[in-house]
Amino acid sequence: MLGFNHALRGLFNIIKSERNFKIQFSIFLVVLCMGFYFKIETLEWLIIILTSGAILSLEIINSAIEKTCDLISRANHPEIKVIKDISAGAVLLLSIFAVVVGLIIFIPHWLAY
Ligand SMILES: Nc1ncnc2c1ncn2[C@@H]1O[C@H](COP(=O)(O)OP(=O)(O)OP(=O)(O)O)[C@@H](O)[C@H]1O
Repeated sequence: MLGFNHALRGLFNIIKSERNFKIQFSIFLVVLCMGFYFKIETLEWLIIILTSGAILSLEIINSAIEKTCDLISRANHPEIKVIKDISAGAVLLLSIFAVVVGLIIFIPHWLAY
C-alpha cells in the first residue's frame, strides 16, 4: 500500500513538473473526446487506451532517465547526450506508431461521418 502511495506521488510530481507529459496527456484527452464523438468500437477503445498508456508511461520513464542523468552530472557530457537522445528517441518512435494507429482508427470514422 505504501508503494502505491510512492507511485501516486511520482505521478503527481510528473504531472506538475513535466511539460512534455502535460502535452502528451492533453493529446490523450483530445483523442478520448474524438473517441466519444465518433462512437468508436470496443476493440478500437482498447487499442487507443493501450497505446496512450504506453506513450504516457514511456514519457515518465524518459523523465526518470533524464533526472538520473542530471543527478550524475549537469555538466555538458557527450555520454549523457547520447543517453538522453536515445531515451527521447524511444518516445518519438512510439509516438510515430501511435499517430499511425490513430489515423487507421479515426480516418474511416471521419470519412463515414
Ligand atoms: N548534460 C548534458 N550533456 C550533453 N547534452 C545534454 C545534457 N543535458 C541535455 N542534453 C541535450 O539536450 C537534450 C534535452 O535534454 P533535457 O534534459 O533538457 O530534456 P528535455 O528538455 O526535457 O528534453 P525533451 O524535450 O527531449 O524531453 C538532450 O536530448 C541532449 O541532447
